[in-house]
Amino acid sequence: MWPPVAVELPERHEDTPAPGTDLPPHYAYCFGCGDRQEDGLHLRASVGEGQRIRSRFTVTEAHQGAPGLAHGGLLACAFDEALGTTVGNLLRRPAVTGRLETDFLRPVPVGTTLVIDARLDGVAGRKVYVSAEGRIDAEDGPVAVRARALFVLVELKHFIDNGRAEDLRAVAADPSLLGSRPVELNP
Ligand SMILES: CCCCCCCCCC(=O)SCCNC(=O)CCNC(=O)[C@H](O)C(C)(C)COP(=O)(O)OP(=O)(O)OC[C@H]1O[C@@H](n2cnc3c(N)ncnc32)[C@H](O)[C@@H]1OP(=O)(O)O
Repeated sequence: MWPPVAVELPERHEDTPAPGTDLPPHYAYCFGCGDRQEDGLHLRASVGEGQRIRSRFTVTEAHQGAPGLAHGGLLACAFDEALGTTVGNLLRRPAVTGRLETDFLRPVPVGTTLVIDARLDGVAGRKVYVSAEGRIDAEDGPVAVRARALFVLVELKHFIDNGRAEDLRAVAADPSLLGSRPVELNP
């Protein structure tokens, strides 16, 4: 059963941009979406209809597991990012991945662009349930990967208490490193 518990499905936050709007990276050095993370995945997300966010991820030679094929763990990372972006942008509250499960249905060759459609499935207290499908090269392409995740809502303190001090200082000095943030920061 998914979600595994009774949930509420909140409206998307009133500050969520209109459908079709491209979303900036949420952190410039994020491995999933950061534009200053040379070796990262460079996912690009945009707002979908209702409780949906669409992300795109192009598999490069740096992402191989077997010759010419994407590494499964790396695809899981892409889905972590796509699902987390969905939680962050639709609820606009900080959250972290508690559990992530993936089904790999087809191999994903280098050069493929995965079109990842993620949706918010519901909220139960601090638990947020999200799921996604990744299709090969087009929004109606064959499904290659499915994922479901539980995110847990946290306070900003989670990041301040656990993050490395020099990285927190860098963000405090240049808040533009946080391009899309679920709450306003006052460092
Ligand atoms: C715009 C922004 C875009 C952002 C995109 C980001 C994408 C990337 C996201 C990530 O990769 S985040 C990094 C990876 N995740 C972590 O580092 C989280 C590490 N884990 C923790 O810090 C804590 O375990 C956690 C905050 C998740 C939970 O600890 P807490 O002490 O705050 O809460 P608690 O353990 O009481 O759990 C809260 C609820 O969640 C449930 N829960 C937590 N982990 C679970 C789990 N693994 N499976 C099932 N349920 C789980 C737990 O049972 C409980 O349910 P109930 O409310 O019903 O009691």
